[in-house]
Amino acid sequence: MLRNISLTARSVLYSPQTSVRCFSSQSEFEDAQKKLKTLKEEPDNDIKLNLYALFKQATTGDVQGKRPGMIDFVGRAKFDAWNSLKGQTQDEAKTNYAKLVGGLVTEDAATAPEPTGPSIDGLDKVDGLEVSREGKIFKITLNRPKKFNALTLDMYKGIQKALEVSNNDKSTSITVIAANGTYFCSGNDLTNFKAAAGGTKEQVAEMANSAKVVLHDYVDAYIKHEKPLIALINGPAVGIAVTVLGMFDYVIATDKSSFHTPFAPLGQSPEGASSYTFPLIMGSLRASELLLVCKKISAQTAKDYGLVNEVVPDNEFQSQSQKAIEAFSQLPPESLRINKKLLRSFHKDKLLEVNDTECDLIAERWQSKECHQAIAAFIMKGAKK
Ligand SMILES: CCCCCC/C=C/C(=O)SCCNC(=O)CCNC(=O)[C@H](O)C(C)(C)COP(=O)(O)OP(=O)(O)OC[C@H]1O[C@@H](n2cnc3c(N)ncnc32)[C@H](O)[C@@H]1OP(=O)(O)O
Repeated sequence: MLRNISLTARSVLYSPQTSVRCFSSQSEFEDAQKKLKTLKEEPDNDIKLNLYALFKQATTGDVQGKRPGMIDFVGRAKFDAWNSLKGQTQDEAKTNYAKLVGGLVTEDAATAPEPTGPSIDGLDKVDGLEVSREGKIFKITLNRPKKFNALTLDMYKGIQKALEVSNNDKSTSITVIAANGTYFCSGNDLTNFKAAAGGTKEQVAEMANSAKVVLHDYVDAYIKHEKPLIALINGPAVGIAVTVLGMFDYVIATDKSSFHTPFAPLGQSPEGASSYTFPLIMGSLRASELLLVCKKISAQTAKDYGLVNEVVPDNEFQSQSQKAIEAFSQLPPESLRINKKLLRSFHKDKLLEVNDTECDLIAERWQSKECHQAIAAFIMKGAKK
């Protein structure tokens, strides 16, 4: 709330006989009404009351009629504020209104919170990612459309860093993850492990252990994220792009999207804390449908299972999802953080423990024959094109 507006502007509020410089006019009064709508923060109540009184004095002149009764607190306060300007001409009131709004606009610009925390510039250098601030929205966009936004090791690290930067960024109130192209994300880039395929046992173990650290820290960043985390699913989502959704606070999906976690065919195991969040969200049988027998589900089924909040027709997805995130970003930031912390606090320690367990297991799976055969088959498929 704007409380400490400039002394000049405040002086206007309490002295109806304020001497008026002849700079006010109807157009300045109208211009001030437009500027008032641009304030990033709402003025506090006593300023709003004075704006009301000046507006009425400017447009109607001295207050008429009876003072409202005791129980009509608001009506009485408005009457008294207007009455306090009795004797001020309409022109003077227009000038004082414009002066007050001018003070608010100056104050608003000066108090716009600066982004805090590390700059996002370095993050912009990560191939496959775009990181931006759009008003109060901290946006992470997967931008590797030719490879269906499959996640490289750098992208994992870049998203983790972006989540951490957003946590410390006071100029934004929500974090959004979106994607360019026809896919939301095809999951782990299976060529991440290409180097290890056919390597010695030690080389494979070394690859598995370094990948485990990347995965662990990536998922940790979601568990520890303090702002509302929103996913805009513009197309099919595979693997880890699906499993981490259990840690999002709102998910909007186009009706062209699908959700697939092919862990068994890949000789791998569930991650993203999904072995805990999915049974919690959708029940054990539905969780098994996705994570055990690896059924691909539609956007509507994902919504029925509690993984998606809204399914939107594809041709309306961009506009509707943008409208939704802009609305969310205008909610009071402190309340958003406090209420998200409450909602997630009861599971946080468990999620951290689950992430440890899942990462230990998947690191073993990456060294299994089943996994190597699956990855080799995928790479061979690409080679035959
Ligand atoms: C640090 C490690 C952390 C690991 C975390 C654990 C995460 C686990 C997972 O995410 S498991 C899931 C992994 N993802 C997949 O198994 C999907 C693999 N992709 C496919 O099966 C298919 O591409 C498809 C079904 C998604 C789409 O098939 P199709 O429509 O036939 O398209 P293409 O296969 O031709 O793909 C187009 C283009 O994109 C490349 N690509 C797609 N997905 C991936 C991928 N996951 N990894 C690498 N590359 C991918 C594909 O090779 C094609 O590229 P090209 O045109 O050949 O250059």
